[in-house]
Amino acid sequence: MPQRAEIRARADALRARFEAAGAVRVETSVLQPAEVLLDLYGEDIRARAYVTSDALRGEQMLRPDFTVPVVQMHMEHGAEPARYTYTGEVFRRQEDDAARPNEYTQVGFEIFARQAPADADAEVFALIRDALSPLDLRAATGDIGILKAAVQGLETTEPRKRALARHIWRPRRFRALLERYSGRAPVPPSRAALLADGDPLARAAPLIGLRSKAEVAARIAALREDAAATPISAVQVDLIDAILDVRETLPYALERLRDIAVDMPAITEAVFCLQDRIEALDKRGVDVGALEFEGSYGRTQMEYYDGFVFGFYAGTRPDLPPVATGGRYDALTRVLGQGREIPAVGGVIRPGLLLRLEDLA
Ligand SMILES: N[C@@H](Cc1c[nH]c[nH+]1)C(=O)O
Repeated sequence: MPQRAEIRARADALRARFEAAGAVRVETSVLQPAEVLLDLYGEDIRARAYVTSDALRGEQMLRPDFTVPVVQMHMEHGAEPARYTYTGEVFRRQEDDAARPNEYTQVGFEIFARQAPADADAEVFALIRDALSPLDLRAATGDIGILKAAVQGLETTEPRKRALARHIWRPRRFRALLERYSGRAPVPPSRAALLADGDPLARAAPLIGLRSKAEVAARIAALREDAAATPISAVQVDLIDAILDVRETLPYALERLRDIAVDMPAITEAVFCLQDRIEALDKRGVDVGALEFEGSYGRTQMEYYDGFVFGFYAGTRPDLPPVATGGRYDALTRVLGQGREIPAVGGVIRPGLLLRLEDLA
């Protein structure tokens, strides 16, 4: 196992590479306000963050990543366009695998720019790829923007679209909802009984929970409305599946997605973005003909991603976490921007893992 000093030295060297690409060094506090920020990461990180309380500042967490605090800092007082780099420890509780560290160093690079998003995607990817060579890592890419557009384009009610969009990051729940909304899976018996009862509140037990009677009634009304909705058609479910099943090198994936877009025009714009990104990657010397694209890639990562997503993996050690990951998070800047927003993309490298793999090589 590499020593801390060694990891720090490598982190500094990687950060210097990002500085050479025009990034400004930034620092963020280790303790971050959990109440405001934790939701932005999604359920996986929510379950894994170390949260503690402070009498004056409320709930605090050990930073689970840098992107959210860096976005917050940029939206408060950053000039445009901007590029940042940082290094330091992040903290994530491990529950299943004791071999995985709960504290590790990241070195990151983030670009905030209104112009040429495809080129910014390609620049981040190429910079990280170069920093990882000569290790022979497998790169995976995907595009959450295509999935989001596909869900948005479904012919169904807004609440159903919202529920599916929220569960893009929980593949099993997403699947179950899709089955239910398309009528392929039956309504659960308890739900059916509730809906069959003309006035379930009249016979309900005394209210002892946190919800008021009005809230419970509103929820029942929403469930009734949902039960009356027209099922999502089998054709549309098949199209979603076709997107999730894409697993090809980039040019073939693009071709496949273009075909799907003929029947699902809602993804057309997102597919054009992919095409622009492929061209930008090619211009930066990335061998796009060999680069994999997976329709469902990124669904177990940070929930703030809404476009390009990527990761680099040790092909011979699938048990190890990715050595680098990143993606585009335009909407996150809106959430933290108090009325302002700016397209943004970035990624991180784990220098500790990089050193470990170099030792093994
Ligand atoms: N912050 C992300 C990586 C990232 C940086 N920028 C964009 N994505 C992580 O820790 O996984």
